[in-house]
Amino acid sequence: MQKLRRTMMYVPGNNPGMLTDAHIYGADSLMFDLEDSIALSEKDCARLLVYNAVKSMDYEGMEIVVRINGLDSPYGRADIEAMVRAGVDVIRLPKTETAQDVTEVEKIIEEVEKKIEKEIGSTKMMGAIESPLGVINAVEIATASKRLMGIALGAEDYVTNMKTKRSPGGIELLLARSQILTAARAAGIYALDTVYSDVDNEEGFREEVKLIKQLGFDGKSIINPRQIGPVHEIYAPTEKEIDHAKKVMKAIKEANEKGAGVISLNGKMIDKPIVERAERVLELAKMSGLIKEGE
Ligand SMILES: CC(C)(COP(=O)(O)OP(=O)(O)OC[C@H]1O[C@@H](n2cnc3c(N)ncnc32)[C@H](O)[C@@H]1OP(=O)(O)O)[C@@H](O)C(=O)NCCC(=O)NCCSC(=O)C[C@@](O)(CC(=O)O)C(=O)O
Ligand SMILES: [Mg+2]
Repeated sequence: MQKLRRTMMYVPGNNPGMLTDAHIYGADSLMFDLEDSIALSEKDCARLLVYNAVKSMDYEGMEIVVRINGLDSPYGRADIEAMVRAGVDVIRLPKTETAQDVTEVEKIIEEVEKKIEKEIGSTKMMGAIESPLGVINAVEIATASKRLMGIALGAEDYVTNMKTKRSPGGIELLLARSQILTAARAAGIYALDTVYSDVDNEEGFREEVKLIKQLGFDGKSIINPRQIGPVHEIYAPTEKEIDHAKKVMKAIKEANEKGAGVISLNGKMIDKPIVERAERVLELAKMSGLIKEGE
């Protein structure tokens, strides 16, 4: 498994207080926002602030994502130029609807990488899908560029576009979540779920995290440090899952030594996909610091 991306925390780009200590909360990635959390009058200030924060702050190796304004806005191109120069890890494109949206941004990223002699391809991309057209085009978006490390659902805009609203169980998001997840898996990239806006409702948040984990998402865009703990806790394999995974690995190793590829463990069939799931549980447990290497 590559990097953990259970939590990608939005930080408004025009808030110096939040920018300076965002990394202390322990999210897997920080996402500085230049788009919808920034008023029009603050767009240039946010860009300059984030540029300087990324250039000068020590975020202790934490992955830095920046959500730029779209190229259909007067700010998009300047955002890309500044963020590539600043050296961000990932540029997140909002409201992505087509493969062309991705390739147009990629072209500008590449121009700037060439101009500053930065390794071509070193700036990764992410596409947030927030509309019906984007959901329908999820596969073409997910496969539009080698730079894409993931795609994400932006449900606040999506439900507005669908003329509905968010509900506790999220039935209105089932198609979008399934499409985005399936497209990301088909493309071999990360799938991140949408933000949960009711910051004080921890119980509702936990229910949503359990649902999206069960669906198969790698993690969630979040908007507040209080949301980090519940996600990391729910995504951490339980002792029982770790113990079972270890038993599966031991049993299949013994079976393979006897030339068998499928066995039963406590009456349940164990073969390749189940072994792969056990390996992923142990990998996640290791990356979450729950077990040591080789345990
Ligand atoms: C919601 C609230 C105002 C609550 O503030 P509160 O002050 O009540 O929070 P408290 O918990 O009391 O703060 C305790 C301490 O944490 C600090 N602290 C709080 N939040 C922090 C943070 N994010 N980063 C670092 N630090 C933080 C705070 O400064 C304080 O520090 P200190 O004073 O030193 O103790 C605040 O969280 C916040 O602004 N969140 C970000 C909102 C945002 O970015 N929205 C845009 C992205 S979504 C979107 O656009 C929709 C989307 O596009 C999504 C998609 O596409 O993905 C779609 O369509 O769905
Ligand atoms: Mg949005």
